[in-house]
Amino acid sequence: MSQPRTDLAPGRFPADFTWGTATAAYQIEGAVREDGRGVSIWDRFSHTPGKTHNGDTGDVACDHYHRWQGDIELMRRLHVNAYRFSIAWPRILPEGWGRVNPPGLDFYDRLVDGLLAAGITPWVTLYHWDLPQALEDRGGWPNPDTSKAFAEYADVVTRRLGDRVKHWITLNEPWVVAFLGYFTGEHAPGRKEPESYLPVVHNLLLAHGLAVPVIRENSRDSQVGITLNLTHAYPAGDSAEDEAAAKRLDGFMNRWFLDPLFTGGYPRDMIDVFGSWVPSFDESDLGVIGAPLDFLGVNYYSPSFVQHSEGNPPLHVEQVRVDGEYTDMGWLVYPQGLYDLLTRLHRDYSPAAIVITENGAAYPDEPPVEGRVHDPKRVEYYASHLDAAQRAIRDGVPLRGYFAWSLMDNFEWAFGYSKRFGLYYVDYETLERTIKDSGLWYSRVVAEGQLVP
Ligand SMILES: CO[C@H](O)c1c[n+]2c([nH]1)[C@H](O)[C@@H](O)[C@H](O)[C@H]2CO
Repeated sequence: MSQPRTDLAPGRFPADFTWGTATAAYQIEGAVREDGRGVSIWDRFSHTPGKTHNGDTGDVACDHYHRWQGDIELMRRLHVNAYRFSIAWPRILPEGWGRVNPPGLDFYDRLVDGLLAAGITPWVTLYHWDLPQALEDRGGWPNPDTSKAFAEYADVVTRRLGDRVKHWITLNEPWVVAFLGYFTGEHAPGRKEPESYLPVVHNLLLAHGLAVPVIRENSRDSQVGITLNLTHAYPAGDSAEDEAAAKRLDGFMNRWFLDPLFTGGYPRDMIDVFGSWVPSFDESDLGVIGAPLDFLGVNYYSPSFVQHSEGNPPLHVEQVRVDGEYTDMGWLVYPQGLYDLLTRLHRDYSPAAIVITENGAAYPDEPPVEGRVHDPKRVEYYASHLDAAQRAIRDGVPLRGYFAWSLMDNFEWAFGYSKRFGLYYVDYETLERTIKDSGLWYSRVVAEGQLVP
């Protein structure tokens, strides 16, 4: 059990803390038809009229595929000791399984070696939403064969990189993949099939569980985890009804994933709420899904304030917009939600370690003037959330690292290039990167290992 770190002065982080930035393949790489890369569901979705802001696509994005060496220099300027990035499954297995594409593996091999040479530890996310279209054409995540295909993909990647990459994240945010991709259709593949939501969640968690032993076999002595988007659900009022609504939202967003990963099964109360939507599956799946993990990756941006609703079956929950500051995504700035989430995870699930794999904010940054981009709100967002994270460490939470989202402005999925999260500003005409004030501030925090003014 992790002990309180009362030895840490306010604002100071452990000397061995992991400091990083995070990105994802489809959001930054571009080069979508280069070196044998196959088509992903996000290529198909973003090229479908009406699906993304302004019809934006990841065809070029930040052209990281060609600019990766310069981007490593951007990381060095931030003094980070880690970098979280994802591997594009379609670069490795263009049809999703079977035929391996050597140039795809070669790209990530060069990137990993470049990071290590720069003293930056690579943290690899195997799946950050860019499913090969060929697998979607065979049913996609509702098809349990996709879970097996993911394990094969994990095998190919970890055989090649497992000697040098020792930090692996199987999936990024299965809730987003399932709910936005197959329930609301806001994300690729854009399917609106509520009945597919829970089967997709199960197949994603099964894919994760099948991959864990494969990773451990091919990448000895590595740390393996999963990244979940988690929120902290607060009742908007003090009624018992609102308390119950918050518990149902917590079950929907958090416990439906945390319980099978850490306690051996889906939460009973939510099985009753979801009723006939709960898919049938082999009980043996739960043993696979519950494979022990070295860390839990947490993506936190904002909490949820909810109240009971007579509508919105089967959850009967509605979000309440409370007074406060909001980011350009319309997300409430509420750092206490990060503290409350971290201490709750430690109390209720006791993961061996927790890593904040994403935290950051979008604001409508102005283009650089005399080489500067002033983004005071983003500095304040990071400062207040890092303070909450440091308080959680002092109170005993085994928080081992923090990855700022994101290294640079990039393709923000259905929002296209209209939302900027980066520590570096990207001019999408010239692709020039310019460090923002938040990047300068973050580099000082990382260099000193403590919050700075
Ligand atoms: C509620 O926010 C989610 O946890 C979330 C936010 N974000 C994410 N997940 C994704 O992992 C990133 O690819 C996004 O670029 C990033 C910013 O939107």
